[in-house]
Amino acid sequence: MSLEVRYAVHPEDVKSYDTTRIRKEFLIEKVMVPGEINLVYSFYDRYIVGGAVPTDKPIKLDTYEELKAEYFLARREMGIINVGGDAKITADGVVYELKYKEALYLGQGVKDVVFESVEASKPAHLYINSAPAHKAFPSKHVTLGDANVLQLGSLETSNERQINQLIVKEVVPTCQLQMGMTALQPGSVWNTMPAHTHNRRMEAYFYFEVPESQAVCHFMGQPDETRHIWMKNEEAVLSPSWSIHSAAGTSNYIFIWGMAGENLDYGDMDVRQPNELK
Ligand SMILES: O=C[C@H](O)[C@@H](O)CC(=O)C(=O)O
Ligand SMILES: [Zn+2]
Repeated sequence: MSLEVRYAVHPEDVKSYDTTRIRKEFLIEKVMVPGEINLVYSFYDRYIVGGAVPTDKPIKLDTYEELKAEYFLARREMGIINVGGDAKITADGVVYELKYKEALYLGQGVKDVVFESVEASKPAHLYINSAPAHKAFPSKHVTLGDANVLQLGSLETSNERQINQLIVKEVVPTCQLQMGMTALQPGSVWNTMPAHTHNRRMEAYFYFEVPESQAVCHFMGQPDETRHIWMKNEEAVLSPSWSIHSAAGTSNYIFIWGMAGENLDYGDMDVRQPNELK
């Protein structure tokens, strides 16, 4: 069980980071640990990223000293996407049953949150994102059927993928949180290519359904000064607002994106074509 605080860094400094340092600042390896809830509190937009894996007993979402709040969602909103076995999430007495790839938005002010797996032998893997919030919007269970769907890319450019916008303003009103899930078609390996930045929002990516012996090479950095981080299944990575966030896998895979900041405009992106990157 942990909440790890990560500082925000200057892009000029990142130019001199070696592999170990770049992984220490941006990669989040400890997300899904059986029986635990593990979170990273990032100073990029005070975004929290993590995971909960309830097994034979429920896990309560406690507050943390770092939040200086009576309960976790006192001044925050939360998005949860299940990438494991069936889950039961109880929020102030309301029970939400989350199947694989289903999402739950919890609004600011929800006091008691408890995570449970329906079957201990098939534990839920609950991917969690949370951002500061100052208004209570209603909590909502969101399925892929509710999603706003975009089909992007093509097999010829190895980036054919389906974007499922789950927690976006057209589906559920939020203060600043936006989340969704993008699935690569077989044979396609590139996500978010052409790449983009959005100085108005930070973002976090969580890769899953990456086959055991395969990996995802995630690209970050300013468009003229990129770096890479090799990632395994069920790992997350922070993307500062000045950074691209794009990856090529050694197979196809799925990932969850989540972001917060200045606006709720998904299309607010400064795009860089592949031949414009350095
Ligand atoms: O700001 C938006 C996010 O980076 C992702 O939604 C992009 C993405 O899923 C993709 O193009 O594959
Ligand atoms: Zn983005």
